[in-house]
Amino acid sequence: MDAWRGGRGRAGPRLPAMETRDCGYQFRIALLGDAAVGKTSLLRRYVRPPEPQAAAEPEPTVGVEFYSRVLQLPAGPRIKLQLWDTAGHERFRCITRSFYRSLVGVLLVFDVTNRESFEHIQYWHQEVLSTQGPDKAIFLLIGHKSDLQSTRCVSTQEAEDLAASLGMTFLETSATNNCNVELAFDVLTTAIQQALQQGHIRLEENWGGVRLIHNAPVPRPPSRKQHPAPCQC
Ligand SMILES: Nc1nc2c(ncn2[C@@H]2O[C@H](COP(=O)(O)OP(=O)(O)OP(=O)(O)O)[C@@H](O)[C@H]2O)c(=O)[nH]1
Repeated sequence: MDAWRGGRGRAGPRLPAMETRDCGYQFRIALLGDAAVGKTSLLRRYVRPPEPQAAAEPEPTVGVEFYSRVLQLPAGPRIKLQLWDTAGHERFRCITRSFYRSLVGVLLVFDVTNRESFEHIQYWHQEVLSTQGPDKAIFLLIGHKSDLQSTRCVSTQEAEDLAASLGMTFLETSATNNCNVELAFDVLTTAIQQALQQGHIRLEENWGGVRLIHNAPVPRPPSRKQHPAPCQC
């Protein structure tokens, strides 16, 4: 699926094709984490407009599913985010693993009510590092389902400590309450953009993590010479 801001498809009426061509960069970002931590729900909440009726329960992801959205950073270029929703289930691991190499951003997602999913975060982090090598992707740790306070079993402090030890930022999100969903993607995109500006991440020809999207030439307004004003005399 390819959803844009406003939840329309590529040719949808809310985002004319011109806007895509205005983008400066494309960043490839994936959500990784155990099965059922809420990756699909978080991503759908980000790329789709709020639905009037309760959204259907997501099916477990099979392999990898694709979404996208265009983001305008304040005082920065327009960025097309190519968003990959990966299956958390072990049986899809060899499929999902083959995508890690071409990522520039990763949301490592655990469920705050599922201790095991938190304990597996280092495994997911290592999975990407062992494929890419260090310093290639920017990570953000996400404690998801923050609306379920009464059943949570991972504290904010523990998660912040883990994030600090892995050199990343931590945020809590909820797809149900739409809490910090926009913020999570803004924080990750801004960090990638800064790393790019500072030269910590580089554009590479054979790497899909970051792509430059050339701007379309802007049509010039007709000049006065070509269209003189009508004679007033
Ligand atoms: N309370 C609550 N439940 C959520 C939230 N996000 C997702 N869920 C529920 O968690 C369950 C799993 O959600 P998914 O989005 O399918 O999880 P996933 O990580 O994509 O799962 P896989 O595709 O199997 O890897 C579903 O029943 C969702 O409705 C949230 O923010 N709060």
